[in-house]
Amino acid sequence: MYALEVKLLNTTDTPYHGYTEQIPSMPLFESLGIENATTTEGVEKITKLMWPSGNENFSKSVLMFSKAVAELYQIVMWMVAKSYGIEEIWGTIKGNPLGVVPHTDISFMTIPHEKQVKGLQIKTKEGQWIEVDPSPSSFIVMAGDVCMAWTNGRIEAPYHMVMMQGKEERYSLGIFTFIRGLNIQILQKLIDEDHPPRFKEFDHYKYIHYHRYTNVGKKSECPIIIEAVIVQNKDATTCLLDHMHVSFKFFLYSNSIYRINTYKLCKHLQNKGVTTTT
Ligand SMILES: O=C(O)CCC(=O)C(=O)O
Ligand SMILES: [Fe+2]
Repeated sequence: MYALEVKLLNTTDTPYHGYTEQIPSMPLFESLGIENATTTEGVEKITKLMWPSGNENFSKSVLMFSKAVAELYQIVMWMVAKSYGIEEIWGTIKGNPLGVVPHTDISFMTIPHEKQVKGLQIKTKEGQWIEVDPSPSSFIVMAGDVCMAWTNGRIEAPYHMVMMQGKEERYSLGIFTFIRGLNIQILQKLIDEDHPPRFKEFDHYKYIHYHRYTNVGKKSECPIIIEAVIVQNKDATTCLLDHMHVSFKFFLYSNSIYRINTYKLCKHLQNKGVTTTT
């Protein structure tokens, strides 16, 4: 095995997942871990440590092996589920390539980021759907419903959706910002004779509940209510940033036959009296 100095460089946040040195009670043992071993990045991290100029052969073999064994793991998990009579929670979702239905975000702003597998599409003002090309070095910044209300509709929240094109799993992530502890009011500067107020004052978090838990909110594509008049005269801009809360989300889109159908699993658990968060 490689020199200790090199192995020690394989650090991870999780104990035992990186390099574990010999310990007096087990002097025969030492281990070198690869986190995220079914991904190219995970494997490359360790390859680069040991061979700074790369070692394609090693990376390829490790990746092939870990993917094959991970498949075996999924088959075993499926067998376990079947033996407990919960196999209905596994299975493909066939036929529909739609990953996320067209919607605007209920955030103030969203910064999504997709990696390798594309799928995000954004609707232009002209009504055309354009596909976003994933890039490791650029970000898309999208206004959410709340930014639209704050700017009296000047900055529009764009419709977007996710369409899956192939069989590959798609991972994406996003930062969503929300305003807590301050009602959203239209910027006074953006109200005049030509631009009468289009949104009433509202609380962002109540708006999220409205979106999630009311039938109107759930069915609406963009549930911001356009009608009422601003009541107060105060300009809330200055403190908006102080009230900004950031939420981070990871997404997985997968159609693997060994994938757990979490919707069915939650229903199954709810029937058994387990409280779930949906
Ligand atoms: O997965 C993506 O790229 C976007 C997801 C999305 O639009 C959302 O969660 O609001
Ligand atoms: Fe979205």
